[in-house]
Amino acid sequence: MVVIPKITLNNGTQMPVLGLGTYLGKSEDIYNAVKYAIEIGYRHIDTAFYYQNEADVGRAIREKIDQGLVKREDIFLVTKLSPIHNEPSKVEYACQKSLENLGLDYIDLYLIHFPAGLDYYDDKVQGPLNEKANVRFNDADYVDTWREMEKLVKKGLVKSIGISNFNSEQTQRILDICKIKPVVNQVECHVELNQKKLIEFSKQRDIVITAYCPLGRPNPAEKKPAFLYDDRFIAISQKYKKTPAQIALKYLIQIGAVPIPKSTTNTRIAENIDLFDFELPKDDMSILDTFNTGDRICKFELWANHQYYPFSIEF
Ligand SMILES: NC(=O)C1=CN([C@@H]2O[C@H](COP(=O)(O)OP(=O)(O)OC[C@H]3O[C@@H](n4cnc5c(N)ncnc54)[C@H](OP(=O)(O)O)[C@@H]3O)[C@@H](O)[C@H]2O)C=CC1
Ligand SMILES: O=C1CO[C@H](CO)[C@@H](O)[C@@H]1O
Repeated sequence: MVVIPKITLNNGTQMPVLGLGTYLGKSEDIYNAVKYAIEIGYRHIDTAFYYQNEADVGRAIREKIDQGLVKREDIFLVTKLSPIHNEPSKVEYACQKSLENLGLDYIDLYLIHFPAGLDYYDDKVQGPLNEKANVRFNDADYVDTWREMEKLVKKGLVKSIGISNFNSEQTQRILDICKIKPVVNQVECHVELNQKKLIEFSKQRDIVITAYCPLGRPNPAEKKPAFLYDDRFIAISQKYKKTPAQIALKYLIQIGAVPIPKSTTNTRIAENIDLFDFELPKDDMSILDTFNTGDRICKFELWANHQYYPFSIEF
């Protein structure tokens, strides 16, 4: 079994430096993937109310606890406050819903999924902004949402709180008013969008960057992302007898980010954790740095006119 190193967060909590993503993983597939992942050493699992799979993720975790393979405190479970609940009056309600879905009595890390929110109609009407479903932006200020997130820690419903898809200015606005600092900002981060400026900004403020889409959401039919198929990338992977995906993940860990690759395929779940027996030296890290184009996969374009759209500034 692989033992994943941990990083200490600003509240003293320890978080494994690699997690399992679960977006688009459904029902039995994600239930089986989470069980297998825990069996081989994953301890950090990332889900969200928005993914509609919290119940399957929670069932898998509870089964492994009941079997005695892990204790609850060995698991670092992350879930997120959906944009439809991103307003102060919905925060505790949403957190209780996630706990109910998960079948757990606390969440390790609860993130504001996106700085901008959507009007609430029904828990099932999720957006993205969808005229037919009559979903509209709300104008809640994420700073007010944050104050309610802090109350969840005091109530013992969550151990740590954080943000996701926040830019540096939005992060600073939270830091300027908070009583409890965000421990993590979860953002898109991979070799083509290496986020070095946001990582440095966050490091100076003791906030860890979790890297979503760490593999660039591979699509072999389209040979995407380009870096996984690039000769220089393949040459580096061959040098260390690793796969391009493993090099992509190791690069992120070495620049200080915490990748959360998603897979529901056992061989790939195992491949993505087999990273802790080699180091990339400076010269290869420098080659990998050159792949940074700054292009985003998750542009959230429908939100571009929202006052809290995060991606209009450099970082
Ligand atoms: N906070 C936010 O707004 C967001 C958070 N996230 C979180 O980050 C996680 C990861 O991002 P995600 O968007 O899933 O993208 P990833 O970069 O993790 O790519 C996932 C895709 O890669 C495939 N894959 C996994 N491992 C390998 C491998 N070793 N070689 C080749 N292909 C592989 C998977 O296929 P298969 O499953 O078939 O193996 C899946 O199709 C999400 O699942 C979610 O938990 C993601 C986006 C936004
Ligand atoms: O977490 C998420 C998964 O990716 C989606 C985009 O494809 C995002 O909308 C969402 O925030």
